Amino acid sequence: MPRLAFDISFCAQLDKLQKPVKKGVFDAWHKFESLTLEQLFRDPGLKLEALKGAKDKQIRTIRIDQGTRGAVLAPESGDTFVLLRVGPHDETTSWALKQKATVNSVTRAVEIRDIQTLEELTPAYERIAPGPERRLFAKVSDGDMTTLGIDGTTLRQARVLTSVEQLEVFAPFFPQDQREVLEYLAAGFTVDEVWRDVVAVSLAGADPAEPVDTGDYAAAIHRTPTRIAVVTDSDELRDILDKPFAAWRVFLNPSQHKVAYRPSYSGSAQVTGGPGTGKTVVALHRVRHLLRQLPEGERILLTSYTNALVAALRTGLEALVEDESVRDRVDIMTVDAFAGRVLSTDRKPTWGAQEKTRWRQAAKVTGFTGTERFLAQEYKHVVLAQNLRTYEEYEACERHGRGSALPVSRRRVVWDTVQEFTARLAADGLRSHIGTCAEAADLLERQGPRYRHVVVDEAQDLHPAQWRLLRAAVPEGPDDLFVAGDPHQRIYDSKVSLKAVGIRVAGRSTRMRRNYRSTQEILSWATGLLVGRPFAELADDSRDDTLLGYRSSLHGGRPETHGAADADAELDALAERVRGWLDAGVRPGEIGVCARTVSTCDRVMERLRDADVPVTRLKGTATGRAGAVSVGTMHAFKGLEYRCVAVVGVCAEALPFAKAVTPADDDRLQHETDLAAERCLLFVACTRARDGLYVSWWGEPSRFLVEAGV
Ligand SMILES: Nc1ncnc2c1ncn2[C@@H]1O[C@H](COP(=O)(O)OP(=O)(O)OP(=O)(O)O)[C@@H](O)[C@H]1O
Repeated sequence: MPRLAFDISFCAQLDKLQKPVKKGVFDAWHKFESLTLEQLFRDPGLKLEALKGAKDKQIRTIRIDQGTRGAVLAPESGDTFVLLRVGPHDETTSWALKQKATVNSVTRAVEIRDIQTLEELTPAYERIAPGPERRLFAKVSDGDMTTLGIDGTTLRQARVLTSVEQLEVFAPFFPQDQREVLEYLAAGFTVDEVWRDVVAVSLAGADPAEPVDTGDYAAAIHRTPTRIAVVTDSDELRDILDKPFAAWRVFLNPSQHKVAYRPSYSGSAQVTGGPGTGKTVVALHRVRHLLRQLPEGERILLTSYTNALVAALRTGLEALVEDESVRDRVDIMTVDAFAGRVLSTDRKPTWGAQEKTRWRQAAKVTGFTGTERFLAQEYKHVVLAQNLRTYEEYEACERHGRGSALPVSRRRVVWDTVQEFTARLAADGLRSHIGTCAEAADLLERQGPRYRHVVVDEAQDLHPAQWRLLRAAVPEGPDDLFVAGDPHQRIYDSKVSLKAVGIRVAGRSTRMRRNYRSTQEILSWATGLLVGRPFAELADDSRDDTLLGYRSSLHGGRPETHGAADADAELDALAERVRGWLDAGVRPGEIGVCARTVSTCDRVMERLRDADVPVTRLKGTATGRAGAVSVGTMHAFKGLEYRCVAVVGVCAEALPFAKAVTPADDDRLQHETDLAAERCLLFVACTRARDGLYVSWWGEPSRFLVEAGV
């Protein structure tokens, strides 16, 4: 029976397709399910046409609706067809004419390449290339290339390249598996590493020695599960068309799949990677996997840092695990909420300004003469971080990471002030966030664990007391903790390594390198903000993490920057930019505008409202509304994503935000940590953008932009 399968590049178009086009795709799929091969080729509505002048006669087009065509792989053998992409008639036809399908002789997967563009590009680059020894892949032998699945045509084309930048030009046209191999080699990975991390993963257990029939497309299509979805059920297809997230349950890339669906880890496991590498998606799939084997009566905790992230995890899990009774076995909440639940306390959490006043009051009682900021940091980064219980412990402790001198003679008064502060909080029915976690950890350490597995997303910002709580929440053993995070996105001032809190992930740690969210242009620009700065690993802070090999295969325009003369002019330009996106067909809900401060967000809301742009404020658990542009602080944007993002108010005095940075004279180390967090904040904000990024300021630009050479 004929069948229409779906290529991942079609799925990537899904959230931009209009309803009638989606309906056309559904109807076409239905025809493939119900007609014979002969009827299909004759069907006047479908017009499964061969194209005159096509580079590959297996690539045809079908009619989707009036004016819209689909490019289809119609293999000469077998009866499974693949919808590659849809679009306006002429555009799709001219794309289809240039493509060629082949079966990779090593991975056995179907690959599509833009052979015409590659053939046009290659001679031009060959003419300007230096001698063979100075080219990009000079150190990799032809034999090794063949072992990794690079075929003769790609080899000739790859051999002309002299730089990673040139590879980026060719990359979108290369066959997919081969492109990935070349990108890893170009990023400095050895042939053995590429075999292990890329090719062997795609082989998914198949024997590489087994001969491959590169003419057998029917078999190859089924061996390309990470790029081609064979959908047999109309409800499943409706799901994919209606909820683009559903597409990602069909296609995890091999390295994501390997991490998420590994039957079991012998202990805690970790996945790291730059923004948009799919860490959250992998964490959600891991929960799905763990649910399938969860013993009766046991539960899973899925947790993250903020309420908005927890709301996003909840929605993600709903899309992935349909059965509500199964989902109910997962508690999804912030670590702070979990701590509150463990203590089942009525005490209310305190907030920044309130704590400041309370530190001042406590200091008055004890006669401490330093600043409230010093006290708050000493409590958080020394007393709670090291879990110090007595003055003797505090007196003897090493104040790791603190850059302010504190003679032993002054420790007594600091300790007494901390005691005064905590006693007064308790007496007034209040609690500090991290203090609650420390108390809850103590309680759980006495009472015993509550979960079979704990899965943590955005792990980079958790404090040691929060880790102690999570550690105590689950018994040590196989699959106890699964941790996803990125040290480059640390935007709160907790700096902790998993090793230091007794969570060992050595040998069970994977770094993701492919970004699925942003275009390469956005990624390179944003990564430039961090270049040359060390970032301690999540697992072990004596080693540095790296963005080596971090890349995207999506392409688009370069980010736009705009410096205005004053604040009003900056907002006018923003309104114009947002209007431009809307006029170009971007839906309001696909646009996010963020700023460092709440007051700038307020002004943005007002200005966009004046321009008749529907707006909604991101706060607490709200992650936006379909019909309105989301406006929020950079902190609120953590973990979210939008098709187009404007980051505004990136001015010298707003970023770094003076109030958030400890003066170097008070504490040199804390000053550096705070500055790094402010820089990461800008990086996090910019990497929320998928297709379009706009960054603006008024007056002097932020030093972070200047240092990145913007
Ligand atoms: N294999 C894949 N194919 C296509 N898209 C994917 C794939 N994996 C993830 N994505 C998409 O990429 C985007 C980023 O994924 P996700 O939010 O999980 O990344 P992340 O690493 O957690 O990002 P961040 O650290 O920036 O919050 C999402 O839109 C997700 O649906």
